[in-house]
Amino acid sequence: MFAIRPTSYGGRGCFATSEIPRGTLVHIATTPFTSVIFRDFRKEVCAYCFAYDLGRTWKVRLRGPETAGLWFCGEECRDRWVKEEDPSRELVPVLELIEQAVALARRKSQNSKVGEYDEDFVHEDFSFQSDAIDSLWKHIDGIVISASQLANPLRNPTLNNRVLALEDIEYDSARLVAVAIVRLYLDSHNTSVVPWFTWNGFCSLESHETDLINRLPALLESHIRVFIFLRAIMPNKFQPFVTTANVRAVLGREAANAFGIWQLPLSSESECLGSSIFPSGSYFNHSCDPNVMKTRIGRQMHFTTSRAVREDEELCISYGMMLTMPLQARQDLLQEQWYFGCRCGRCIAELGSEA
Ligand SMILES: C[S@@+](CC[C@H](N)C(=O)[O-])C[C@H]1O[C@@H](n2cnc3c(N)ncnc32)[C@H](O)[C@@H]1O
Repeated sequence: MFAIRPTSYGGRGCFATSEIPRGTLVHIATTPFTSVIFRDFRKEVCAYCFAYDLGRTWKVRLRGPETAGLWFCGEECRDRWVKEEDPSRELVPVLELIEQAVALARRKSQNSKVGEYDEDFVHEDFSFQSDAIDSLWKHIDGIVISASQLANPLRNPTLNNRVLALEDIEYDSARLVAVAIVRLYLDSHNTSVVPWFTWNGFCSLESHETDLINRLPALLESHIRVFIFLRAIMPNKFQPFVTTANVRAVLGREAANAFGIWQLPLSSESECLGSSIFPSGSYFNHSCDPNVMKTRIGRQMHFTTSRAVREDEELCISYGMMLTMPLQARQDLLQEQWYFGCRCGRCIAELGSEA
């Protein structure tokens, strides 16, 4: 129904290959390549269908001793998660290790601040051009370190507590990256569970690492902590994939391509419960006059035409709730949160009429 082709203004986009009537479901992104429920909400959001019932804690956990920081709204969702997300049982042990690390760090840090990190990686002269960010990561590559040098922090938390003690938001990033690394490992063994996914395809999505770090410079140190944490706790077979390049690839692409997991029904009061990346849904560009509506149905993203579309017309969604705002407010919001100056037809026309 559509093909991915270059646009004249913003990388690739999705173009109708024939006329498409209004109300047509043009794409379903079925399985997130990676997702995370934010720590504050993890007991209240079903890990499979993302159901949230105004703060009610879900009761269903995984069978067996490893609960992996996952809660489910019912047994059916639990069983579907296991079958669809982790058929090879590689993911649960990794998520469980993260939860063990959190628990250890919390116990050890009762008398000190969680997330305290005494090494000052970021020199005040850093200008945060992308080459400065590259060279800092290269430095980290040089000093860090095989997993064995980190002396197994789960067995030796006194020695390595600072490696385990992260902020909640960093544990969320660690889970997001860990899922991606397990997927990458499975992909390299030809057992991928994500349709449309190849690591190269994922890496061809845009990254906004430099923009993100410039907006929130402390995130650079944070990303480095996430990398060291994963280097320290992930089992040996995954270690070849726990590289600075891969961690940066995931976190940079999250900044450009993530779909927030919003409380439904969507309103201006909805909470953002988590973050997900659907590579197959990431080729839709933004328009302030969109012709496609994205809707989350459980854990899937559905893309449906909101009006009739001509052959060769670009299919665009709206990235956020800004369509009723004036031109400058929309431009500012898209620049601040999505890091691009919008060049959709509506903005170009309104810019032209202002000139
Ligand atoms: C989720 S990606 C969409 C796919 C992307 N065009 C690609 O080739 O990978 C979002 C990025 O596409 C570009 N983009 C999307 N909508 C745009 C718009 N209305 N104006 C300018 N650039 C846009 C921006 O670079 C943005 O960071």
